[in-house]
Amino acid sequence: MTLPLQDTILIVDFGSQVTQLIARRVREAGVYSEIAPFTAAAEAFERLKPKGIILSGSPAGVPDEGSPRAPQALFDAGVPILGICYGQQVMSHQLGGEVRPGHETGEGGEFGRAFLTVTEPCALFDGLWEVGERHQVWMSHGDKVTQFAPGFKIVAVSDGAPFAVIADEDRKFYGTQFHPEVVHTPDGGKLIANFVRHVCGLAGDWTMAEFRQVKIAEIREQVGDGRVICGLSGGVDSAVAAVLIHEAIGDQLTCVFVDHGLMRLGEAEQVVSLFREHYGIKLVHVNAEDRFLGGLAGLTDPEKKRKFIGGEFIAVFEEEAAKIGGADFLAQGTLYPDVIESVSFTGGPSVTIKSHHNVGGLPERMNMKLVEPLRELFKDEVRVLGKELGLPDIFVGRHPFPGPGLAIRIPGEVTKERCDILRKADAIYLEEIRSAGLYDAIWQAFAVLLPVRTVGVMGDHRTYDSVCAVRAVTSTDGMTADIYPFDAAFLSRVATRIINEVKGINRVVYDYTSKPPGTIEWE
Ligand SMILES: Nc1ncnc2c1ncn2[C@@H]1O[C@H](COP(=O)(O)OP(=O)(O)OP(=O)(O)O)[C@@H](O)[C@H]1O
Ligand SMILES: O=c1[nH]c(=O)c2[nH+]cn([C@@H]3O[C@H](COP(=O)(O)O)[C@@H](O)[C@H]3O)c2[nH]1
Ligand SMILES: NC(=O)CC[C@H](N)C(=O)O
Ligand SMILES: [Mg+2]
Repeated sequence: MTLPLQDTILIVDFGSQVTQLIARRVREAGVYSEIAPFTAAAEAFERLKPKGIILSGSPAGVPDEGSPRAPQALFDAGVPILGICYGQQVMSHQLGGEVRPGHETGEGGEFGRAFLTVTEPCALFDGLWEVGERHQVWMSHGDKVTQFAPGFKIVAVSDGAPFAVIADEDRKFYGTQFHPEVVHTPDGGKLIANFVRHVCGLAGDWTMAEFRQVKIAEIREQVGDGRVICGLSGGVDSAVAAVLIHEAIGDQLTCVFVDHGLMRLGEAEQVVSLFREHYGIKLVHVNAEDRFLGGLAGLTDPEKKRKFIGGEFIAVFEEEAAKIGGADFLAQGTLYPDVIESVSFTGGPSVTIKSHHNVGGLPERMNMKLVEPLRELFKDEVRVLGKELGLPDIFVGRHPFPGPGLAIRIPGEVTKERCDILRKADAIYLEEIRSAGLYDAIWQAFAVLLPVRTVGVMGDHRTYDSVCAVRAVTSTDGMTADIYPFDAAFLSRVATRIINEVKGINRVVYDYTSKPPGTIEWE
């Protein structure tokens, strides 16, 4: 059960890829929302008593047999409704209009960027779009509404969709053929804000503080008096999840920090002291350097290294759970992009580029249920929640760091000696980035130690040492990335310091590869 909230929007999910983005835009407008699959929408409506309803898109087609419908009660409740794409189509169909499949109209669909023209004023457009203006939107549909339902009128048209936006101002029902929730509809967020605030009359004063309270109530409800273990890496996601869960269930939570010897300089101490001393969270610090480095000896293939590390993580978690008498739940800092990505990881049509470490194999092996309070959030929202929970900036703003740690930044064989060299170079690089005030402008920055030695001359002596590559990228979700354009003076300062201060490195290069074609990590 969630806390009763006065001002809620119900989002009815018909299976769109981007339903969570609708929720995100509603949150950005300062309004709380809950997503319910269409099959559970009637029950959610009763429970939440929402002030507005948004119907999502869908891979299904309204004319297809057995395709989803919204519960009729939603249309009879006197609550404003915004139907997006399939949502528009299904609303039109259920209220007496007509939707025809693309193959029947013979006009094909619209996929991607489109332009619409505003033909009539509409409450959705207030303060934003004027009659006669053209605006960019993002479309993704094959079917289209060919006859709107009684009471509606057309308020915007596009070349491929004469019903680009329809409105019934009396009932406050609106339908858009385009997707306002995606960033490629530049004014989309404002349109959604207009709907939830202006049309539904909500104040827009919802905050992460309330999200925190709702999640705490949910965690208590789910966990009861069970025991939870949480892998704590010091990364933002698991740190925020751990602090939130601890607030909910206190000592029923045990965190396990696996120090695999592949952490950055001083990182292990920092993580352990923050969580033990400042939060009083039960934390098991497993010093597993020997077993990880032992197992990595002789391994050079990137996937073999990753698989070994993933397996070893699971083994450590199993051992630690057994030591505390077993655990009923495994907590993870899974975010929404992880949820989407894992769809293609498991059985989807896409190829595996690399096996990202996660502890997903664990729950089945150990018969545990998952606690994932951040599942619907995006990274920047997790950072806001972290601040709300009082986590210090050094954790909240931290660049992502991969589970396999330095092992995937040392192409070839990983040894303690090479880890130590890399740790020093990486610390200098990040120190320079911080003192130049660039840390927050960069998504992720790190050094890589190459298995290549080159000749140099230092103090009239010949050197024959390793090459270090430095990398920095900007990104919003890690799925695509661009290089950070440092100025030359900055890079030469970094190169000079690393070569002068780190024994074992005599050459520094800058990685100028975007993603794609590169990946962010080197392995
Ligand atoms: N050294 C570690 N010890 C314990 N658990 C770990 C460790 N490294 C990773 N994990 C677990 O694997 C999960 C996935 O790691 P991931 O790097 O995606 O998230 P994160 O470390 O919490 O945040 P960030 O993405 O900011 O680094 C973590 O949430 C954590 O539960
Ligand atoms: O928890 C993680 N376990 C992993 O195995 C892993 N591999 C890559 N990454 C991080 O994911 C983002 C995208 O990385 P790539 O472009 O290298 O695939 C970047 O932020 C990477 O640092 C990982 N995170
Ligand atoms: N994105 C959507 O909601 C698409 C709806 C429907 N499948 C169509 O092609 O028109
Ligand atoms: Mg991490």
